[in-house]
Amino acid sequence: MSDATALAAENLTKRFGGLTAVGGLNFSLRRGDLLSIIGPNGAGKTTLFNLLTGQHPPSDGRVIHEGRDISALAPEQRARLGLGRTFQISKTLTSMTALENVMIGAFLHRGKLAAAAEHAMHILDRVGLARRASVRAGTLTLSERRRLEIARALALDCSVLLLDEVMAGLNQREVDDVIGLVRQLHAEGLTVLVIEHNLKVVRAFENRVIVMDFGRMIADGTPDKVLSDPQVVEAYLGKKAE
Ligand SMILES: Nc1ncnc2c1ncn2[C@@H]1O[C@H](COP(=O)(O)OP(=O)(O)OP(=O)(O)O)[C@@H](O)[C@H]1O
Repeated sequence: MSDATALAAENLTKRFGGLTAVGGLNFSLRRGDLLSIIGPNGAGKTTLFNLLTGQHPPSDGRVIHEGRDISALAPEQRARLGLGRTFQISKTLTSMTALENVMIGAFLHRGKLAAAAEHAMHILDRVGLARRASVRAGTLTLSERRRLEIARALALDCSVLLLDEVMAGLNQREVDDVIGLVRQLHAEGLTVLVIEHNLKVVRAFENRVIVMDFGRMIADGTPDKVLSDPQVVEAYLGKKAE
C-alpha cells in the first residue's frame, strides 16, 4: 500500500454561532487506511464528515486531499476527486429501483446510459445487491438500503469512503454482513472512515480509532488502547468499557 496521504485535516474547525462543533482537529490518513470515529452524541462526528466532504465550509483550518487544499471546493467537486459518503438520513430515492439509484452516480462519471447501467450493475454485485437490482429502493430492507447507500458512493468511483453510522438499527447478523462488506472494500484499496456507535464494530475492525468529545479529539490509537483510556471511558462511556 502506498504511504501517500489520502486525506488530512489541519486545525479543522466549525463554529455554529457560539458553539464550536469541531475545534482545531488534526489528523492524517494514508491511502488504504481504515479509521473509526467514535464519540458521544453531539461530539461533532457528522460535522467533521460535512467539513471533509464540503457540505459545510470550515470556520478555520483546511482539508487536504492528496496534497491539495480542497477546503474551498463544493461537495460535487470533492465527489469528483474521489470523496464518497453515506448520510445518517438515507438519500436513496425510494421510488426508483436499486439499479437506477446507482446509475445516477455512474451516469455522472460515464455520461452514457448503457455504460452507466453496466457499471451500476457491477457495483450492485460488489455490495451484494445484484439480485435486488430491479426492486424499488423503498421496499428494500434497512440492511439492503445501507448497502445501496454505499453503492451510490462507489458509483462515483470514490477512493475515500466516509460511512456515517451505516450499522445503526441493524441486527447482529446484518452488522456482521456489513462489517464484511466494509472489510472487503478496504481490502480492495479504499481509504475508509467510519462513524460508529457500536463498540463491537470498532473492535472488529481492529484499526485506528479516534475519539471525539465536544468537537475535540480526546484519543487516537488502537481500539484496545483507546477504549481503555480513562478519559474516553469517562467522556464517552460514562462507565467501564465492555
Ligand atoms: N447546521 C447546524 N447548525 C447548528 N448547530 C449544528 C449544526 N449541525 C450540528 N450542530 C451542532 O453541532 C454539534 C455537533 O453535532 P454533530 O451532528 O456533528 O454530532 P455527532 O457527533 O455527529 O452526533 P450524533 O452521534 O448524535 O450524530 C451538536 O451540538 C449539534 O447540535
